[in-house]
Amino acid sequence: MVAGIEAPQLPLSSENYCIVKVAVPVPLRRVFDYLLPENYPITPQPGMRVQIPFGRTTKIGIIDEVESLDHSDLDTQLEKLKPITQILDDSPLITESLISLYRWMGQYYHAPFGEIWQTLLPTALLKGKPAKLSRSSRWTITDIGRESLESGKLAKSAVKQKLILEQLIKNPTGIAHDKIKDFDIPYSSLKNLAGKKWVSRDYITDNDKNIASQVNLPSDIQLNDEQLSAIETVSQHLDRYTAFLLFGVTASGKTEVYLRLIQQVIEQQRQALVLVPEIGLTPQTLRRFEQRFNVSVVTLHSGMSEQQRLQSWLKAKNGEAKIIIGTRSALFAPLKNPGIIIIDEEHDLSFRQQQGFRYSARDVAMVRANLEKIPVLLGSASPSLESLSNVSKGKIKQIELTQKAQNTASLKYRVIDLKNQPMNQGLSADLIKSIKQHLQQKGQVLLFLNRRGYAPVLLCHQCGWSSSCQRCDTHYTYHHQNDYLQCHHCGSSRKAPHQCPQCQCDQMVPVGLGTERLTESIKHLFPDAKTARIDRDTTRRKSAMQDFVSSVKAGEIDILVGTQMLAKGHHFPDVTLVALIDMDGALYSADFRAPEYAAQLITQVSGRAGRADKPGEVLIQTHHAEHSMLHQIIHSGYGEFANSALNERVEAELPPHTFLAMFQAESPQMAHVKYFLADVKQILDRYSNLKVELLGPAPAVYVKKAGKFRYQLFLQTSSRNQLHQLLELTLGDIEKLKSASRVRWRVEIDPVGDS
Ligand SMILES: Nc1ncnc2c1ncn2[C@@H]1O[C@H](COP(=O)(O)OP(=O)(O)OP(=O)(O)O)[C@@H](O)[C@H]1O
Ligand SMILES: [Zn+2]
Repeated sequence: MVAGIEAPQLPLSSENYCIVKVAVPVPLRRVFDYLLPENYPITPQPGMRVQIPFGRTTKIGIIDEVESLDHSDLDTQLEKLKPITQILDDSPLITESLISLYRWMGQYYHAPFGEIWQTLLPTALLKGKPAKLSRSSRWTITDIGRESLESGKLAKSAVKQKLILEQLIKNPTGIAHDKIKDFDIPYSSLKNLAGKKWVSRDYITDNDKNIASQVNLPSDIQLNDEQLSAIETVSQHLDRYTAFLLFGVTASGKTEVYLRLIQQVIEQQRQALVLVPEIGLTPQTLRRFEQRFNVSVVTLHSGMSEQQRLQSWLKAKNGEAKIIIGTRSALFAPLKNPGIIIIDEEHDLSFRQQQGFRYSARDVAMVRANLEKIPVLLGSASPSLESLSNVSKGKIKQIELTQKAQNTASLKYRVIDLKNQPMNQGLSADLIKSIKQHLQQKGQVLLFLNRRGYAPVLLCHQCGWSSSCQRCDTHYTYHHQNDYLQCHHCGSSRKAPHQCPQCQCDQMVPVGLGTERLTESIKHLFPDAKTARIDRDTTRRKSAMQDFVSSVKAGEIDILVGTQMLAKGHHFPDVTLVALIDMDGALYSADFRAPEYAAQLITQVSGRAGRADKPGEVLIQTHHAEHSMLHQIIHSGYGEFANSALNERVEAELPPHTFLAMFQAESPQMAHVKYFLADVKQILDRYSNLKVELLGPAPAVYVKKAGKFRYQLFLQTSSRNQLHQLLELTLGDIEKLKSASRVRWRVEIDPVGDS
């Protein structure tokens, strides 16, 4: 259903009209003009949705601008332009500062306006659903219900009803209606009880929660001097824009600093927006926020239904939600009374959108905070070189936390040089010995391997045939448990062959090591230890990660094998040994950012050891034990590494010292891609007076993906202005290129990685 008021039938006469410029969800960097009679009952404003005829269909678009008709040319315009079908909102969906942000993003990213809106607004609104908050409700037990249960009036067979009543007694403030299913309570039993008046359902707004004390301060935490000074510094800037980098070693209590600042923001009746890399992976963080504050905390992430997201979004907009926690796109939540933006693990790649409209949530957050006149706080133990470079340029103020909050013992690192070492299923004798020792001392062990599946290749022992994805020119990964092959680039999969498709022999051998195989060897080597594996394959179920985290904390797991999912902000107090099984691939890669990513990964993974009172040890297995990055991280810390890496980027004239943009084109026909980028280059070359260097076109790192060939043309410059000028001057012509219609292409600003 679509909300709104039907536009009156337009008699195309001399009546007064205005022109409404509409952003439409199509991949074009332009808006479309429509007519609206001036006596339409709703005054059109930027940020309202409209229904419009578009080609042979109707679409929902967003008003970008409103202009009056050019009266010198009235007739042609009335003839050429179509009227808007209806306006769907009676006020703009987003605040003025977000409209300004939208305009800034259009200019900075040179992206199609419709695509930007698709990122800005919840899907439900893009589909035309009304921007209406549905009231939430809570179930509580009534006095009658309590008495009836106590006096044994409930039939013995009513097991479910008994469970409900017991749960409601355990939760004296009631259970939210949308949480009922988490308790495994069938709705029919609940309705039965309501019929008997044993339970009741009350409708509430989140404002009802903002009563009495808003904070539950933990009694066991005495902030240390560094934390106090960090809080003090930021809180002096709560009334204006300032960007901060909280560079705090792992387990230094950064989250505690966020919580205290948010407390101040809430006390000022304002809202805090917190971005985290992946909520599903860090259920603990979310719970810490919910437990600390008795105010409405809402989440925004892709694991939620469209309606749930819309509800959170609307509560942010009307000010009911005091804390909004979400992933990347939560950055665009409208805020009635913005107070602070916090980005936890700011180095994390998930803050970069890699599909559709490509933006960096970290960069856009700084612009948004500036528009809202509030501080933005970026936190990490391994900050991005971009942010550290901004610190040295004076754009970001750095605050440091140098000590762990609970454990003053420093981590003991050891690099295990694998050269010429006998290996047992990917494990050196040294590592096996250490695992034994830590298990004996009742420490938990965490083994990190960034490759899921059983083995990266399945090979025929007789003829050498290997399993590869035809669509990507890469090997299929072998997954043993369900016996299939999967391409980790395009996602395609098939049953694993038991006979070689080429020579028909039955000697298929898995080559290389993935988490599934590593887990198998660990179980074999340590049969008495309880081993668990955490990767995308074992955490598909919604609460899986939460269950793993709980079992680790409860000491039900001795050895944890996992991918980078393990690196993300977990607090496991009993982990004493962390081992990085294979760092070779991460040290050598075609991406100039590879050393930075590897250093961040080592810092984060290592940071899972020795967080509470037990000392921690970190073992790194590699064939490149002499690698300078490893030595810097181990002996001087991430900061030292970052300094020298930044110097290298200056010498190599790479970001963040310079700025990059990229044209990428793809097509099943390699020639089409090459023709198009050659044409692009020719157009860009017309402006050789601008100081922008062109590099390429060259194949992408993975030149073939999902059946398409991908090539790239890079634009490098030390002047952002000149780069934007060049794009401004040329994109119109590039869009009109004949060769452009035969490929899929995009321009990307500050591109990251290969996607
Ligand atoms: N001043 C303090 N005294 C005692 N414990 C503290 C203090 N500050 C924080 N903690 C506790 O130390 C643990 C680690 O803190 P926290 O998770 O905030 O660190 P972090 O810097 O966010 O870690 P990471 O970057 O690794 O995610 C938590 O259990 C937290 O409650
Ligand atoms: Zn593939």
